Amino acid sequence: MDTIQIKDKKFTVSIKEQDILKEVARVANEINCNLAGKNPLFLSVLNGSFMFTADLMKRITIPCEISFVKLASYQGVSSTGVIKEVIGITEDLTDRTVVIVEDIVDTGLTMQRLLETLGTRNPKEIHIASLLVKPDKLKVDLNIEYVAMEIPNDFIVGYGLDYDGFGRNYPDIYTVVEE
Ligand SMILES: O=P(O)(O)OC[C@H]1O[C@H](OP(=O)(O)OP(=O)(O)O)[C@H](O)[C@@H]1O
Ligand SMILES: Nc1nc2[nH]cnc2c(=O)[nH]1
Repeated sequence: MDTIQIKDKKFTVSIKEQDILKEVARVANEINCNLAGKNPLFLSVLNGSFMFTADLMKRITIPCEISFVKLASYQGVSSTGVIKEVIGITEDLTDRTVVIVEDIVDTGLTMQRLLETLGTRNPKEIHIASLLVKPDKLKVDLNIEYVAMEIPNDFIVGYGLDYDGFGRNYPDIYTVVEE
């Protein structure tokens, strides 16, 4: 399927699953090397990161834990700039090596909020792993150490990412077709 329709928008395939998985494997290898011996706690940010998290974690070979947090700032196709509360942190982060696992960093405001919130819980270190980054949209300075792919500003769906709740189930990534 090279083009799909979701509600009022057409999307065309832009990154195939096998290309995504190649980059996910590379990121997993980097984490396996860099965080060996640190028993990292991976914190996956729902909903969008569920597919990336699953594929990444299957390739993490060092002892680790995984948990999930949730927040939302995005509606439709543009950032509202409204950052909601982080919910679901049940673990003690004291002296832990934490890896935030996100599907996409766009403006970076969500990530900034996460870093602020997690930072108050005395972790030893916090690292960021994001499937996608839109470098031209970033509004804040972030050290995103583990990035699978950098992409242009266009709105995308698939591989966990949605348009109005739909499209998360596609294994490939699709870019909106402006009409
Ligand atoms: O860098 P930003 O401009 O802050 O945008 C990035 C955030 O937007 C998406 O979440 P969304 O709120 O759409 O929730 P979802 O993961 O449930 O789709 C994505 O998962 C990031 O958390
Ligand atoms: N689905 C989706 N969510 C986003 N959140 C920030 N950027 C995007 C995007 O391009 N697509």
